[in-house]
This record gives sequence, C-alpha cells and structure tokens, in this order.
Amino acid sequence: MLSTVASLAASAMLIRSVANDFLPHEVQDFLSSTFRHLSRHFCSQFTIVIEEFQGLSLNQVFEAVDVYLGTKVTLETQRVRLGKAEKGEKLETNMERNEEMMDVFENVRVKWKMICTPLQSVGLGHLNSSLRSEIRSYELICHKKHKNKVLNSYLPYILERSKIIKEENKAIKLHTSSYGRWDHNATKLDHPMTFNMLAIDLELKKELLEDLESFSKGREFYRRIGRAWKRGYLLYGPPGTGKSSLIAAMANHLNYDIYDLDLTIIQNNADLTSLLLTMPSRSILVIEDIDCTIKLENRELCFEPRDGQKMTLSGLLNFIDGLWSSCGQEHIIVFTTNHRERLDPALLRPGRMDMHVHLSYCNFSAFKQLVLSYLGISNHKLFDQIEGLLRDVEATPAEVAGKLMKSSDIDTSLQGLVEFLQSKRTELEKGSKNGNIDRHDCSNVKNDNYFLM
Ligand SMILES: Nc1ncnc2c1ncn2[C@@H]1O[C@H](COP(=O)(O)OP(=O)(O)OP(=O)(O)O)[C@@H](O)[C@H]1O
Ligand SMILES: [Mg+2]
Repeated sequence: MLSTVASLAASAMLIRSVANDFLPHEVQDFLSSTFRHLSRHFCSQFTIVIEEFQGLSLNQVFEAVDVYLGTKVTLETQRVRLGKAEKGEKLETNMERNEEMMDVFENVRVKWKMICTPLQSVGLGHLNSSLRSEIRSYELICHKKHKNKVLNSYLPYILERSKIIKEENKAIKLHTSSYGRWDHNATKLDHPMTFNMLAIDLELKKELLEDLESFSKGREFYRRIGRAWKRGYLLYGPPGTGKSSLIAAMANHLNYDIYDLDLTIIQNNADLTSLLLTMPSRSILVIEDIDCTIKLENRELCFEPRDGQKMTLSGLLNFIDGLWSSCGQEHIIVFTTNHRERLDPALLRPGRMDMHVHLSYCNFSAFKQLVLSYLGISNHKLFDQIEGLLRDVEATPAEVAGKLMKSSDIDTSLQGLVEFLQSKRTELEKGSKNGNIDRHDCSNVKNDNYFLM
C-alpha cells in the first residue's frame, strides 16, 4: 500500500514539474500544497533543525548538541574537528561540517547531520554571524513514531549531559571581589595540588574525600531534609600546614570555582549579601585568615568603613546561614585561621561550620607522602632517623617540602632535612633548659586532626 502511494506521489510530482510550464499560478500553488501534504502524510521521517543562532544570541541547544556529539565519535566517523580543552591535555573532538552520525538513545536510533550553508547564499539578514563565513545547524532525523521521546527525553538528556561534559573540561577559575562585586576577569586557577599530593593524615584525607563526594551528590538528600545544599569547613592550624593547599585540592577534586573573599575591603553587610547572591552554584567561597582580617570577637562592630556603615559579626553569620539558605545551590564555604581559639564562639557553634579540620605539623606519615611526591621514593636508610626527629620537633609540611626540593640528589636532600630537623631539636633543647618550652605533641595528630560538630 505504502509503496503504491509513494509511487503515485512520485508520478504526481513528475507530472507537476512538467505541467508547471503550462498551468496558471493558482493551479500550480494548489498542486504544490496538495503534494506537500501528501508527502508529509506518507513520509515516516521526523526532522528537527537546530540552528546555531537564535536571533542575535547563541542557541544553547546547538551548543549542547555540539558538545555532546563531540563525545560520540565512532570508528565509522570519517572526519572530525579537533581542539584542546582549556584544562589539561585532553583533545576535544566535534562533528565536522556536512558529516553524519548515528546515535542510539533508549533503543531509538537517530541520525545527526551537521549542515553548513555559505553566508553569501543566505543573504545579509544574519547580522549575528557577520564575522562568520557560514551558517551552521544540526539536523536530527528519526522515525516520527519517536517524536515525543526525542523531544521530551532525548534532547533534555543531551542538555544535561553536555553540562557535565563541559564541567569536566572547564578550567577552574579564581574570582576576587572589589566594590562589592566579583571581578569579571577571573584568573585561571592553575594550582596542581590534588588530594594525592596533599600530605595529611590518611584517615583525615579519606574522611574529607568521602564528605566532599557525598556533598556533591547530595542534591536529593538536602532537598529531602529541607536544608540548603551547602557545607562549611573551618581549616585551622599553623602557617605552612596546607590550609590553602587543601582548598586548591578541594576545588580541583570537585571542579568548582573559588571565590576568594577579602573581608577587609567589604564596606558593609549589604555588600556581603550582594556578593553572595551573585555567586553561582558549584563554587567554593573562601575567607582566609578570618582571625586577622577583621576583629570578630566584637559582635556589634567589626570595623567602621568610610561611609559610616558597619559590617558586623552578625552580618557575617547571617551571610553564612541566614540568607545563605535561601539562594543559590551547591555552595561550599571555607574559613581558614591560624588561631581557632581567637574566634568568636558564635562562629564555632555546632551547625555553623559542618567540619572543623585541624592541619598540623608534619608527622612521619605525612613525611612519607611528601617524599613520595617530591623524590619518588618510599624507603631510604635515613627514614628511621627522620621518623625519630619528626616525633621530637615541630616542622611544618611546607618546611619539610622546602628541604626536599633543595637538591635533585635524593641523599643530599634527605641529609639536608636531617640537619634542619637536628638544628630545630637543638633549639628546642636549649629552650627547654631555659624553661620556656611550649610545644604541641604532634604524635597524636590523627586523633586531634578533625572532628565533626
Ligand atoms: N599538607 C601539605 N601537603 C603537601 N604540601 C604542603 C602541605 N602543607 C604545605 N605544603 C607545601 O607548602 C606550601 C605552603 O602551604 P599552604 O600555603 O597550603 O599553607 P597554609 O596552611 O595555607 O599557610 P598559611 O597559614 O600561612 O596560609 C604549599 O604550597 C605546599 O607546597
Ligand atoms: Mg594559606
């Protein structure tokens, strides 16, 4: 039946093209609309055209399809466009002009075509593409019985997938603020620190990774329990123990941008609020050295800026868990301090910061991680001596790392570290003879390292 109708339609089209030269316009129009209707009725194809531009702006569906199809290159693909991601060494592929590609989604086969039309042939109407030599669009072709599935499931799936793909390839940015706004030109965070390289207690590392992991996958959980999707960390410990390095490792691990907030340049509570409101989802807000930047002991007045308005501790606390709860999503806030004991108890009270992380002096376990990263070794004749020395003296990971970097020769580096630790011990002994010893016992770092509030 179908083939009979199709051949009828084909013959009709032939007759129409021959008749066109002889028939009046009205009859020609009638015939062509009838033929169009007939072919639409019997054609089993459904086609969606996705153009690169919508008016003057980029069509986000086009962009998403471009990203998604780039990851679908198969052995059958004959030509692809190649580029490099902003981050890392990864090469990115995209579908090349006038190529075709098949994709399967929940047992539905679809064909994709990238169509490129040279600009001369489409006229000057497309102002948006004045700098381009062609207009690009994607065509999706499938059986029309799958129309609903394609529109309601497949295309939303592509939008979602492309977001994830872009997220994986994006460079992490470091944002700073001025005049109550985040600067437009964020710098690329090229900090190579990862959790693998971070020399901290192994249990703590595992706990932190699990915490971050469950946070980033916690959208449904936070919605179910009616809490804002945010998590606060207070990192405390002496200078050079890895607080800033941990923040970089967190950002690299989660692929979140960092928003570095300098409280000393904030004029008033309103500035704080506006900064919060303009911070996008999947970001880490960092307030470093919170004990030094402003005097937080005083709940009323932290400092008096030029215009007479105030920024108060309660403003800051509202910023953390008042307004914070009602806007944005997937935010992490990190405070760092060298002196946790100097902070206002209101800032430390349970529930305000979810996790307090103590980063401390280098113990032997941290040393072994550092030496593996820096010198690539996991054993050496000087290790026993170093273990003993690290039990006796306080050396920060930054100090130990500095010694390990001194020479490319392993023996020289480790010998340098031994001498450095010995000189610290001599100092300590002198001090203890004079009766002014006040040192932290770093052998119990594991237990003291963190606690959940
Ligand atoms: N735990 C660590 N693991 C690996 N490297 C570390 C660690 N701690 C410090 N370092 C090294 O020392 C350098 C300084 O550390 P970092 O800036 O993270 O310390 P900090 O605790 O933020 O210090 P401050 O309190 O002065 O801000 C880092 O760039 C890194 O090379
Ligand atoms: Mg720091």
